[in-house]
Amino acid sequence: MMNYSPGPPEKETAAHQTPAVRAQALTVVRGPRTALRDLDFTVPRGQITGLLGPSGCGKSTLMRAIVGTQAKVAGTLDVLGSPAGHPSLRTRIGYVTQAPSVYDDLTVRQNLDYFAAILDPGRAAAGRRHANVTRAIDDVDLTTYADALAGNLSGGQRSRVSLAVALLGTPELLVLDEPTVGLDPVLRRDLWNLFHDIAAQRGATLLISSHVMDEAERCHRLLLMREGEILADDTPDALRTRTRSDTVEAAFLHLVDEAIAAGGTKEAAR
Ligand SMILES: Nc1ncnc2c1ncn2[C@@H]1O[C@H](COP(=O)(O)OP(=O)(O)OP(=O)(O)O)[C@@H](O)[C@H]1O
Repeated sequence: MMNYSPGPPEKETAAHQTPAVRAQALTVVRGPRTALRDLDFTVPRGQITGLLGPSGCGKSTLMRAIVGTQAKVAGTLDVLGSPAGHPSLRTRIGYVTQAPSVYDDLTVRQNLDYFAAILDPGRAAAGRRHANVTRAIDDVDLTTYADALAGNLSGGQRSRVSLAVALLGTPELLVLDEPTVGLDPVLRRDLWNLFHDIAAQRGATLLISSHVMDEAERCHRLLLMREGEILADDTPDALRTRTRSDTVEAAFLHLVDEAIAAGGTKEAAR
């Protein structure tokens, strides 16, 4: 059971006084396992925070908790000033899962039209919907595929349709679960440029998971995870300096070794 903070969702005036995400003693149990153990962290607004760690360390579980789709969440988890899962957050968060959620028998534009109609219904909004759909398709560089059936696209192109859906409502917080998996280096670079544009131009907060450590260098901040715990919460520069490492990957390995030597991951982060 979640210990929700008391009181109503934040007022607009308080919007930038709170972090995008604030977790205290956050614990999630999945089946027989404790997938997240007693996490304390904040995600600052307007920046890209990378969530990195090996397969199975709990990245997707943490993202699911933040967007409010994860059961058995204990502790405190506030998102944009409201308890995670609060109905007022639905239109303020964009979430892209690892499995692209697109309709194969619709074109790219029809997929976006469908979700746009849910987000912004009514005949009066038709012009705005059309403009938002065209912009979102352009954002993910799929304009030349707008009339192609989603079922005929490559895996990477389908992932970008999902991302375009998440961009439709101009969300304040974008939660992207491994958005660059399976993409070629050029597309990966283009998508990271897009993520930086979204943060800089719209002031949006992005939480992006990856298990590819070279992507860590592209983030403003990092949450490094291992076995359901947070090993480090810092900037890439500070992590490299603190561990006297050349890369974030080397810093991560250094912290893992420290954690093993100390008999637990929490000690290493201090
Ligand atoms: N549906 C589920 N039921 C029970 N346990 C699960 C379920 N999904 C994941 N888990 C467990 O929760 C833990 C965290 O999994 P999670 O998917 O969050 O990791 P991840 O870091 O996102 O991994 P990956 O990078 O491979 O996607 C793992 O031990 C996993 O086995």
